[in-house]
Amino acid sequence: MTDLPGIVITGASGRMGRMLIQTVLASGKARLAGCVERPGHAWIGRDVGEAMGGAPAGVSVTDDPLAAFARAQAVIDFTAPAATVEFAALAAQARAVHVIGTTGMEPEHLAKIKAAARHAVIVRAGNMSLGVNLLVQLTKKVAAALDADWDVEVVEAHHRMKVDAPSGTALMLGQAAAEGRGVALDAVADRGRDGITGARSRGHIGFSAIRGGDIVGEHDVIFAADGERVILRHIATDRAIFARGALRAALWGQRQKPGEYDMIDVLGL
Ligand SMILES: NC(=O)C1=CN([C@@H]2O[C@H](COP(=O)(O)OP(=O)(O)OC[C@H]3O[C@@H](n4cnc5c(N)ncnc54)[C@H](OP(=O)(O)O)[C@@H]3O)[C@@H](O)[C@H]2O)C=CC1
Ligand SMILES: O=C(O)C1=N[C@H](C(=O)O)C[C@H](O)C1
Repeated sequence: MTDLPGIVITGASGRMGRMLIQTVLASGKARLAGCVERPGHAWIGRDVGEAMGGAPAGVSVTDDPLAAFARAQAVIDFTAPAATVEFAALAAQARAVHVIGTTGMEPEHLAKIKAAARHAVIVRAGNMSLGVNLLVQLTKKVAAALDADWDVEVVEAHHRMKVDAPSGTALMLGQAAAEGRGVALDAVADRGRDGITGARSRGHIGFSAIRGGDIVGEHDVIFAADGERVILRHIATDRAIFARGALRAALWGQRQKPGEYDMIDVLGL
């Protein structure tokens, strides 16, 4: 046992779960305090390092999140909306910082997370990378500088296993464009065009999603006017960027008061 903050990883066997475990183990800034999977999962009771096919990590995978959270200072959670809502209540009970990367949240999930943030620090972002959060700020600035003669389209591409669309990042970028323009995203979002859609509505923000292969995550914000286009782009080639951001958020959260924060707060952008 060291004085380093203890971190629990939920969804340990997932694409991000594995990346987060490797990132925490290699960081020298935190210790792996627990790994959670759902009851009945093949990894329950196994050493997580061995379950991942490597050396023992000295941490067994558990299906008891509250017991794991109670022994830790932070929980990093990239799972699914229903699970994340449950983890938010348990992390608040354990007074652990909850870093949420899960996307695909509906308003009822967000309301429960907001309630949990009355008692604990929650850092939530649809994308934890430095590059995307910089792109969010750039998008807001460009949208504020250009009027509605410039049509805004957000195009995203992800791997074939992704279950939600538009991506959390695309929604962050759309929200930034809407804020730059001083409009509510819900009032202007065009999600999923198909068939005889009619001409594009002036001032609307469109979303398109590509799914295929092993694409880690690619996002374009297109500002299209008559005769010219401005395109802001981020390409992720390695999930380590999300894991590094999440660990940074978990450490930053140790010094904050209860409330809901995002990566713009963590990075000071
Ligand atoms: N904010 C960011 O920077 C990023 C966010 N993401 C988001 O993170 C989430 C996960 O992505 P990814 O790792 O690719 O997905 P995976 O499907 O690979 O992993 C999800 C993991 O969560 C587990 N899980 C789901 N429900 C529960 C539960 N009730 N209890 C315990 N574990 C549970 C799954 O287990 P099981 O297989 O048994 O269902 C699985 O191990 C997605 O919402 C994705 O969009 C991804 C990358 C970056
Ligand atoms: O599911 C993914 O993989 C990713 N999800 C996040 C999103 O929905 O934007 C972040 C990243 O693009 C990868």
